[in-house]
Amino acid sequence: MLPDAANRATPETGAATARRRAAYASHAAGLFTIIFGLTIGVTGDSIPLAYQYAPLAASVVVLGLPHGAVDHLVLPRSRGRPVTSRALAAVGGCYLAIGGAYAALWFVAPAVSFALFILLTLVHWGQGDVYALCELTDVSYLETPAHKGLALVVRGGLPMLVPLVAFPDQYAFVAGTLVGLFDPGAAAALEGAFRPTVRYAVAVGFGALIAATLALGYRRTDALEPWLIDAGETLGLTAFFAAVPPILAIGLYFTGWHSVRHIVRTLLIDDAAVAALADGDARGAIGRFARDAAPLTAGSLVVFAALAVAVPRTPATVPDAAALYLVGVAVLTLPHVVVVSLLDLEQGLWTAR
Ligand SMILES: CC1=C(/C=C/C(C)=C/C=C/C(C)=C/C=O)C(C)(C)CCC1
Ligand SMILES: [Fe+2]
Repeated sequence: MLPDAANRATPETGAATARRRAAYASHAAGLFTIIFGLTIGVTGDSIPLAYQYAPLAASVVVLGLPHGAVDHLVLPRSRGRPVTSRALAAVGGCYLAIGGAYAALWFVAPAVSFALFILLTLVHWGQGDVYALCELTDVSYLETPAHKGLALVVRGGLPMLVPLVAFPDQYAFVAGTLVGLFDPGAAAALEGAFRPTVRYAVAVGFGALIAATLALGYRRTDALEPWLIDAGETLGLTAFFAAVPPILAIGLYFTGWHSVRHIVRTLLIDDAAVAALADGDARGAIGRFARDAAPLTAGSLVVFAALAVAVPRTPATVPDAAALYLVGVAVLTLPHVVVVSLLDLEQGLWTAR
């Protein structure tokens, strides 16, 4: 990128315009998600459970599932290479082998698989926000891999740990529905995580980590505004996950936060979408994404159908259907994380700058 002085002297390039607009859209979507969630969430328990599942259900076609359905395109695009059948086969093979192995693990050890799912989500949602902080918010202080690692744990920990502290019963309920698809007795193995002592320890430890990470960023930043955005997002998400019932909160966050940011990222490595964004043609850019994502969004429905047939207990209620969806998402997320991590490396996100 151009140094600041040169930036002012020359007119903004099309790519820079596209990036600025994409960053604006992702921040606006994030802010909307938090405000919307807090507004309807504080009415809390009065929202019927089936409705709380609505954003998660919508994520099958809106933003959520589609955000990963362009995984076969992102690596060649980020390298400026054509999408060859070899590249497609590599991503397909990765999904089959890694996703297949994890799917098998759910049948053998569902409680372990659930714990892994929480850890996997923490890492993945955290890595997504490290990208956003570095490339969309333009923070200057995430220079070392260690500092980025701290940011990853904070940002990924917010959706996975705050609900554990604030809503242990709903957390345990959802855990029980996922594990229960395979073995109703196995959920007992997770009970320890919901004990008050564990939750207090998580609250104190994670709270201290958030405070320390924000303080370190404040000390190292050379401009106040990006740090204020980081701190505002961090505290906003803390309030969001502490106050909004978690099934609703996770559904809103998955679509309006994580997926929007990742979709924006995929647009910025697609030359035609960048040109459309630079022209102010957001509709054209989004249309391209929708076309790219449609085939494999539909394809992933096969995974859910196969799971529905294979699980020992056929899901019959809304929570059970959602549990089946989440297990499918878990299985698809492991290879998705491999692709996104390779994209991180390709874009030099984790190298010290
Ligand atoms: C729904 C829900 C939970 C778990 C959700 C998870 C783990 C979602 C992961 C989604 C992913 C990985 C999407 C892909 O990017 C918790 C935390 C148990 C709390 C109760 C509600
Ligand atoms: Fe993702």
